[in-house]
Amino acid sequence: MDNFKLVTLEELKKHNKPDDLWIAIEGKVYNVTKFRNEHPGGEETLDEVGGLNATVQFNEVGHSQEAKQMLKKYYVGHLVSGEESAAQTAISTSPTPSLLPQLPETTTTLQSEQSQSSIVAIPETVVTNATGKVLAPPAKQCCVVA
Ligand code: HEM
Repeated sequence: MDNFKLVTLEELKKHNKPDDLWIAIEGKVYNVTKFRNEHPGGEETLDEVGGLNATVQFNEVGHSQEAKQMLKKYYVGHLVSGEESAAQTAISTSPTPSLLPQLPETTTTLQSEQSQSSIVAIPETVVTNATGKVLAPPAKQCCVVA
């Protein structure tokens, strides 16, 4: 997609006036400013959901396939939730271009934090069957559980 854009809920909310009207339908954001005058369902119906997620309202009407096709024309970008947009901000303001170089640090922290509690002590017992045959040798202390 050439003009792929992520739109936060915060940004969507700003476009709630008749001369600057965006709505979200099924996770996609549409700029219906120019379309509102042409909307067969009326301008007011679109004004009422300006700056909002109008998925329910759009679907309740049972819009035709033609109407759904028309959506493409007004596509602005994808709606992102608060968490995703926060992640976006983190990436864009980070001095490193990607999160990957930070991963080892995170992993080390996690291991050292959990190392005390995640060592599993297994009793040193020999597993035998009914005839006394050794099925498994005694287990040593082991394993840091991830
Ligand atoms: C970009 C978004 C939208 C487009 C492209 C669109 C398009 C259309 C079209 C083409 C029709 C004629 C009937 C049909 O073909 O289904 C229609 C009717 C209608 N639309 Fe929309 N619509 C949009 C958003 C909305 C929203 C968000 C609402 C509600 C809040 C809404 C409410 C209605 C209503 C009430 C009708 C009249 C239905 C009738 O008279 O049977 N529309 N719309």
